[in-house]
Amino acid sequence: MSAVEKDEDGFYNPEAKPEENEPASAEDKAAESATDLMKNSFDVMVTLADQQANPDSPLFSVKTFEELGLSKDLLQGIYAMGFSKPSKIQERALPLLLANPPTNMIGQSQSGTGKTAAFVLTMLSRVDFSIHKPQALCLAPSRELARQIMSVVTAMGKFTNVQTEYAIKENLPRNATTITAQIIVGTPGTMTDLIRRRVIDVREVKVLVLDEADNMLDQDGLGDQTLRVKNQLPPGQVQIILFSATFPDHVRSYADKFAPRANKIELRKEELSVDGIRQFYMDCKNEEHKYDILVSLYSLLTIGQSIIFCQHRHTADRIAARMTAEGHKVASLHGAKDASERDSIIDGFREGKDKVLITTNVIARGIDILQVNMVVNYDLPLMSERNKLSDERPDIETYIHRIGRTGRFGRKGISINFVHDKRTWLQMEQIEKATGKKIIRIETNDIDEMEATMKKALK
Ligand SMILES: Nc1ncnc2c1ncn2[C@@H]1O[C@H](COP(=O)(O)OP(=O)(O)OP(=O)(O)O)[C@@H](O)[C@H]1O
Repeated sequence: MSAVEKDEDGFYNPEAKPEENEPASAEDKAAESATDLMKNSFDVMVTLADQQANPDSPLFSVKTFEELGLSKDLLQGIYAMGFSKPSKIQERALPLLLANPPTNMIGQSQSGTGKTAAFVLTMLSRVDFSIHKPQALCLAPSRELARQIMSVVTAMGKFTNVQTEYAIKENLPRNATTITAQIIVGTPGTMTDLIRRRVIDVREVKVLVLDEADNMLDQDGLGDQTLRVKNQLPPGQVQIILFSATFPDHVRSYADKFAPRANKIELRKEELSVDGIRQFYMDCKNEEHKYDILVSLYSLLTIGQSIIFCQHRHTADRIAARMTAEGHKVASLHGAKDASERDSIIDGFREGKDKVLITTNVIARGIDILQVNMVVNYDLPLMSERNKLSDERPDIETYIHRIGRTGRFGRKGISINFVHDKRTWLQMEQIEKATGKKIIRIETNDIDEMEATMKKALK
């Protein structure tokens, strides 16, 4: 089986290490790219062990999974996924999450450092498999992320009798009556609807997880719907678990109310993004030049896989259509596409059928595809996309999540911002200040130098 093939449980493949990627075709270029990728991932495997031994790394831990109080079935699931040691967030959060009486948790750790396993193992540990009723609900901001989380639940719970169900659009038939699954993963609108219609009986629910919690609680985002789900649960019996790589100040105090008396694991501002992601920018002349530069980057974008973020859906579609017409293979994904199309686009990208995905903020958070070694901010993320006002400030949190689609679990990755005028340049400068990480200029008029700089950054 190729490393990126679907397995029977869905799209999670525990052996999905990039070094096992087979060349996609016999073409010289593709073979060369695959070789580059193999070299890269070999380095990754070597440095992963080093990083897990370095106390300053978010992947470091002094403990083993055995010491974290997990059941035998779950340990078997973890090892079958190829995890050998916990990461820092797993080591610190799991003992607190599993302790009795259950205590709420607000947990923060950088993108790609293993937060999913921490909350999935908690849900699986708290469920009584002999009771056929919903006991743990997990909410995520997009159907793509909900589906990914589910693939982790089924992989980690492979040696248990867990039953699962989705609460995402167009998954259940309209006349569905009762869900007997113990763990339900979904988006807040559909989850609240299913609870209201009593398809989900909440009387046995004891865990509520919000992944990407700052986004899920933000009143400019999904806050209302998430609160509705919480208010439908039996008061006083639910452990509330909030995880994210970012918790901006305006959400933090609300998070404290949403998950009262929580144990907290927090990051300092300068720790917000991982060091493995090297950040660049390119000075483009104007909007049209941005497109030309993107096209000139195509061979670099396809060394591994890459995600191009645009501000608007129509930009994503327009660029994708133009590149396709010019003979390049790219896919585009955004919230205006229907559910089944979204599923097949993200699955195709996960399987490596498409190497370049042009998208919007819909998949800025949580999506974990190890082969993605490049992220391009074709448009910088702006607050206006969040608060629907004419707010030209850069959206720092979304920026951190977007670039975090690469550099997963100790891997190397690069991000490139396109700036094309004074306004966008100033926005980028604000991002640089807020994150405390240098963003380095790459010349746009020397393709060879551009390639050399980027390849060096990925070494
Ligand atoms: N202990 C571990 N050992 C090896 N790999 C791990 C371990 N824990 C997690 N991983 C892998 O690391 C990758 C990133 O994990 P995950 O998606 O949970 O990150 P995250 O912290 O939720 O990131 P984000 O903030 O972007 O959502 C996944 O591919 C996961 O399988």
